[in-house]
Amino acid sequence: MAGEPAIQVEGLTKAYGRTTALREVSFALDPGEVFGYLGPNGAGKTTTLRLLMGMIRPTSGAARVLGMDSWREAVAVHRVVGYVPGETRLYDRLTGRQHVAYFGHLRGDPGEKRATVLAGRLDLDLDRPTRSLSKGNRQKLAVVLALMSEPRVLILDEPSGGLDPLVQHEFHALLREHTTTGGSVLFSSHVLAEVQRVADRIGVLRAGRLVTVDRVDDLRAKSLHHIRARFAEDVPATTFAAVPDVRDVAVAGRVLTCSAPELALDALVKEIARHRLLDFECVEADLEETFLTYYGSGADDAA
Ligand SMILES: Nc1ncnc2c1ncn2[C@@H]1O[C@H](COP(=O)(O)OP(=O)(O)OP(=O)(O)O)[C@@H](O)[C@H]1O
Repeated sequence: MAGEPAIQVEGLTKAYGRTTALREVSFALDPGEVFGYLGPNGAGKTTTLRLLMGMIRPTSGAARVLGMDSWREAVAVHRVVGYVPGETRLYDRLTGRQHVAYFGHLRGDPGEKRATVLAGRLDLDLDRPTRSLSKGNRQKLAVVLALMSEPRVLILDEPSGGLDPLVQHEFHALLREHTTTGGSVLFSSHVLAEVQRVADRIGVLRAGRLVTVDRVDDLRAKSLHHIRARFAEDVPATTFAAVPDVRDVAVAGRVLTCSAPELALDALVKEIARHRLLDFECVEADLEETFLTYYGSGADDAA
């Protein structure tokens, strides 16, 4: 079992009639890793997760969980995976606790004690009928049902949409606890800010293709900074524009504005320090902007 990827996707391709939702996607998750699967609507995230759950059959390529083929060994895969689908399917007339009992029974593992602890941490009342729950509370119940049997792998489709920030924080803490005991998490999102908080690596999907896989730390090194410097003297824009990786250089009056990734800051600040400075500001852009700068919005991609 040692060294076996928790999840492995190889050349995974899925066509729905004439629409190719996923093309030749490959990546692997190590045990203990949180992998954020990021992409705009329609990029193919849900398709990938459903292939991993063996709910649909790949056109070509393979999806594996703990070495088991998701399509051919779907039943065994379901035993080791906690899955939160994009659309939560619950029984309106049952309470949360009845869902817990039902799913516990199906899995042959009551899990009620753990479910009660999870619900407490997420601030979910398990005794209310599901039909009276808000979208966020239904989502919490889906999370409780996925985590209560302590599965080794979690596959989560946009799991925290609808959760308020405090609950999101607790939810991320639960994911972290899951990985410290060797569990793995694959979760999809179209919101980078959320993924960066909890993921070790991020894979970006665009129009069915995996365009990049990056460690969150490496992405931070590329993170854009917006700089504004006011000088006591005239300065030539060209000297700043010549610093490698510095972009959007403009000098208006005696004020320089430009953007630079973290790794270019040292050279840029040394160039700025050659002139008499009155005021200086350096603000880190959010990763969303960094992402769009390096990978584009993908809106113009042909499928
Ligand atoms: N059952 C289906 N039949 C035909 N086309 C489908 C089907 N399911 C998905 N698609 C198409 O496949 C593409 C990928 O869809 P998918 O739901 O995997 O994307 P997504 O990244 O999860 O998007 P979202 O964030 O909106 O859920 C889309 O163009 C979608 O219209």
